[in-house]
Amino acid sequence: MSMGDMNHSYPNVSGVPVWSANGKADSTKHAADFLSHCENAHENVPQLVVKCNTSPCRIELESIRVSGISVGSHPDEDSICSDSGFGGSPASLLLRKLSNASSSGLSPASSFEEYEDDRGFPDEVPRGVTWKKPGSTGTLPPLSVPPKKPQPWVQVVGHAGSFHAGDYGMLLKRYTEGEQQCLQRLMEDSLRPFVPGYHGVVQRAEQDYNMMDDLLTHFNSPAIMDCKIGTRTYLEEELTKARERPQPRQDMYEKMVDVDPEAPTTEEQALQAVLKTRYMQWRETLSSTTTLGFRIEGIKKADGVCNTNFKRTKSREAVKQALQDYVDCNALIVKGYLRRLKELRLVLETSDFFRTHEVVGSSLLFVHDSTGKTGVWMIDFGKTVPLPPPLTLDHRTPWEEGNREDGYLWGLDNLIDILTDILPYQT
Ligand SMILES: Nc1ncnc2c1ncn2[C@@H]1O[C@H](COP(=O)(O)OP(=O)(O)OP(=O)(O)O)[C@@H](O)[C@H]1O
Ligand SMILES: O=P(O)(O)O[C@@H]1[C@H](O)[C@H](O)[C@@H](OP(=O)(O)O)[C@H](OP(=O)(O)O)[C@H]1O
Repeated sequence: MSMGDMNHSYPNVSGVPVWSANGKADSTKHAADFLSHCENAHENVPQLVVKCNTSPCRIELESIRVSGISVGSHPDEDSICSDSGFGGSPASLLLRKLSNASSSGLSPASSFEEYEDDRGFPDEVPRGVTWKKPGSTGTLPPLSVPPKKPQPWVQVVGHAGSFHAGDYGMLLKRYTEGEQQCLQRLMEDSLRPFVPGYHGVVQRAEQDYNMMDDLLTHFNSPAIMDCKIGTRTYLEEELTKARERPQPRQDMYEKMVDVDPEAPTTEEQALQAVLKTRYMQWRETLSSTTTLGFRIEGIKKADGVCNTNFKRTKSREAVKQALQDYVDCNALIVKGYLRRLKELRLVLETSDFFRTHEVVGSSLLFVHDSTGKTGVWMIDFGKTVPLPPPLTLDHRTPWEEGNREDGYLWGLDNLIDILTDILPYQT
């Protein structure tokens, strides 16, 4: 599927549970997984209804009542760094624009391909589920996959209220077109194994969401760390806008004063507000963003203890200390992370997507658990923008306004260096 084929407001969704307009099941692991859960519930098996008499084609799930899984019951705003409730089953979602879905952009288990997948995700369609499409009905053949035990989703940092923890390994993030475009492109790029699988846009209570893999699904009581990568956390276009139409922000002034009452200038004090770019630059220099090209945003340890107080964690030594604490002196974990980060670096250095995008405000999400399983993925493409051709970035050249460089690879180099440094101290 070429990017040109994509309809921007109703994207050519890939990876969603797809029963295509011709009635042929394009089985996906998620459809199979989701429906095997429903089946296991032994109650009111939902009906997949494919509606193809309208354009775009859509799938709805009817008769939703699944034992042991609350549907649509969790609050809209999951508190940061806390376990989310369950609910919000994809069953309650309207999956949009399925008529053109192609397998080319399907999200495979790629995000997890280093692990043995206990779900199997065979190329089968679910058992006992009746599907209907106007003009035809049929019963899909059996599925022999055991249901996956749900794991609570945890948000470490980021905007409150932007996420819904879906069931069946899905996570919904408030829709932005820019992020959707990136996730779609990433599904076609060599970086695909390093980003959450993307499954298109879904609507819930009249709000659109980008649906992606919940990266915590395959871990038990995971420890999680969010590191924002790059030397710059605002886009060049934000800088231009701030100059053309300055919009001082009181909330950012207050956040600034909370950390350092001396930080605002006299003018800002008089205004009781700061520009966003000024706030972002202040955050960058207060933390290790400017000096190391990445900063720790938040850490949630396996015991549930969460720390998002890293605004002043700046020196290499302080960062090293925080990383050491995060890995609990476990050499196996450090080695796992280092292996993955080095692989990521190799892929980044040749990725078409990466070369042609300014990647700002994006994070690496680190996850490990007591079994020694580790994973690192790139997340948050809300401020990742395509460059005007033929401009490309090497992501290591220092930023000067106009060159669009973001320092991503330089930050990754430093992160790898520091983790390598702590290795001899682990047991
Ligand atoms: N695919 C995912 N799987 C599991 N957890 C995720 C995933 N995506 C995001 N998270 C969780 O949500 C948090 C915030 O994610 P993200 O950075 O995308 O949000 P945001 O609101 O855009 O952040 P920002 O404030 O930097 O703009 C992450 O730290 C992580 O805990
Ligand atoms: O971490 P802090 O100190 O709370 O600051 C926030 C953080 O820098 C976010 O990355 C940013 O969102 P974006 O990356 O999406 O710009 C947000 O801007 P916002 O308030 O305009 O959303 C800031 O308030």
